[in-house]
Amino acid sequence: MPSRQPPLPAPFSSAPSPAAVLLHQQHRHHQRHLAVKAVAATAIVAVALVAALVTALWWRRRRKRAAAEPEGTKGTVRCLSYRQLRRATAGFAAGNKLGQGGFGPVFRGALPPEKGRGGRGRERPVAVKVMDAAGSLQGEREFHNEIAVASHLLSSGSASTSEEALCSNILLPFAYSMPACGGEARRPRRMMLVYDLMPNGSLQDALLGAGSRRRPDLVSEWPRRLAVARDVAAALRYLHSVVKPPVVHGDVKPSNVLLDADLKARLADFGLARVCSDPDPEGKPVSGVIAEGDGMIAEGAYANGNPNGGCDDDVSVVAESTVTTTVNGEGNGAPKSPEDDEAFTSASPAEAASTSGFDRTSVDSGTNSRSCNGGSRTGGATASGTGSDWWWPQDNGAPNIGVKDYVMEWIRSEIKKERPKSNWVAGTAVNNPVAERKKSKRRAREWWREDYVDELAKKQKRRALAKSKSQQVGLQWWERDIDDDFDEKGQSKWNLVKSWSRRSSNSTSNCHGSINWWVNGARSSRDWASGELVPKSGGTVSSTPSMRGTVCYVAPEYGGGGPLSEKCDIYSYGVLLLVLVSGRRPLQVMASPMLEFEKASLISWARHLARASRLLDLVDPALRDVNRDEALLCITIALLCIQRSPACRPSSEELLQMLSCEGELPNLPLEFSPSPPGGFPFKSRKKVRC
Ligand SMILES: Nc1ncnc2c1ncn2[C@@H]1O[C@H](COP(=O)(O)OP(=O)(O)OP(=O)(O)O)[C@@H](O)[C@H]1O
Repeated sequence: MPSRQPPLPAPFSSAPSPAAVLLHQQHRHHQRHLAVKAVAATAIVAVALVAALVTALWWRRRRKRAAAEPEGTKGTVRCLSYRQLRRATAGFAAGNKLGQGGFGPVFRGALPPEKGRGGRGRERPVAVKVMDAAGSLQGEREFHNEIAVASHLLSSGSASTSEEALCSNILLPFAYSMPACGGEARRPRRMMLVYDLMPNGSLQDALLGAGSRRRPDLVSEWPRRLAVARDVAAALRYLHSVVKPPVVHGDVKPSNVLLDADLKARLADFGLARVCSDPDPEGKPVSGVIAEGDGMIAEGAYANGNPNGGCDDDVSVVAESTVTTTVNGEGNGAPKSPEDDEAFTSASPAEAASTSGFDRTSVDSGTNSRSCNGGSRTGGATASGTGSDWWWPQDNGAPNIGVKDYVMEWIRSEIKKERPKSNWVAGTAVNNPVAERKKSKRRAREWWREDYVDELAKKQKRRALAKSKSQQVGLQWWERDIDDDFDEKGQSKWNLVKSWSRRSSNSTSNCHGSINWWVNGARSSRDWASGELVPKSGGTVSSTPSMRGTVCYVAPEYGGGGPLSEKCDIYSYGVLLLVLVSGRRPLQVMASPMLEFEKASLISWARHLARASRLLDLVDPALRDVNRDEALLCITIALLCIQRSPACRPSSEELLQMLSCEGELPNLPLEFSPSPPGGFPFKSRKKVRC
């Protein structure tokens, strides 16, 4: 059978149908359209990416530039994460601890070089201050305040090159860390401030510290100390006169002066600083009234000395409502100094007026009318007399002799009471009670008692009151002195000090614990809110600041509840200058409080020496080749600064001018003038040879 062939497929037609062509064209058109769209989208995305990249690069560069900006130029304080700082300080290693402040430890560290420099940049040595703010409201406030003030200072950097140079005497935090930084909101509330590392530590340690912390060149070389004095004055001048609005530091003291590698001093720690309000455009004084109970505050005095209308609490984070005054552990330790006790201090004209019925307003207006700063020593002398006894005749109707005898008796009884029953001050045993009694009688006739017996009489009532109170609550003798020195306003603040001291002494094995603490310089401070004793590093003495500065350095008017002004900084600077010249703490008893008591308070001792024309006795014996003129100049300036009346204190500009030996030698303030006038070593108004 023949096989059947399958039928051949029909051949394709060569001409596509019109419908197929149309379909094909539509398809191609659609594809082209899609391609165009894709290209456009890609271009847009690419442009966006490039733009984002450029923006990111620009932002990064800007941030880097801001970080690298020197202090005093425009910029802000950076925020760093906890992790960054932990890495920088090797996990806050104990070996990196630089010191201990009132609110936490300070660690040495190094921040890695800035990226973008090819890794060739060097590490930045830093000091990280860890604010242990948990539970410490004051610490937290100071933390925020310091950042706010630093930002203000950084953003108001001056345009002038020479002005910027002055700012190099200020040390501001260039970065901070808090829970919000680096998204670490769940971490405990660690707050840190980051500063450039100052290799020579604080002036307190370098001059008065122990062991390796001491800087032998600073201890023995006068020019170094003078340079430090000038540096701090330059810092104050910058804060008070260059920055607009001005800034009051509020806590000038040696532990807040840090020394760089060249021993150049930089004023640091702006936790208590305030930004001042603008000055009165017409420069008018607020009033001529002197507030009673405010120490020596004369509001009208601002016409002379303080052109600014006080400080703006709104700008500062510091809250006035929580004002407390705490003990300074800065070596001076701090219970009330004999100096601060008016029984031991010289009475300024207005003080004397206040205690003797003399009209305070008229005294102060007299002060204003004469030249306060280095003005004539004869001005006002007719009213007040000279020397230590000038105020006796003003005591209206007081039975001087009787009062004097009474007070002498009282002093003797106090001395008897204070005489230690055991060897409570290291190395001083009371061997012979009869000899001791004779000694104390002799001492009772000494100048510092003679000078102030009347003042003591005026206060005797208050003392008796304080004494009975203290017997009730078991206060130490020096705590009663604290009571005496403060008016009702101030007294409430000192209650904190007392309560601390009581708790502190309770925690020691004997009742003299707190006295030893004072004599030796405080070795611990307390976190006021947490009530914890904070051990100090290496046995060095730190300080516990309060919302009103540090005991011995704080201006009397501010410590007593008055306003903070530039003149408060000037007062503190005066104390710092005395410390620099004398190489000792403002409150320090060398051997026994009974033997060296009149020297215990540096300020009181300086005032006495001024009246006795023996200013050079103040100069630190450890200093070699002291320039006498310069030393006298410094002491005189210090005495000008610590005048009771803020208006009479020099401005920071004048300070710098005097310290740079420009212009005429300043005269001693009237209240410290020796008797008879002319006994002061400066015989003529010649220029200092620096
Ligand atoms: N930038 C720094 N460089 C080097 N050391 C520093 C620096 N900042 C602080 N220190 C050291 O840390 C110590 C403690 O400083 P901090 O400012 O916390 O406390 P203080 O000034 O002693 O006391 P307070 O401020 O509580 O009154 C200082 O005495 C100093 O030795």
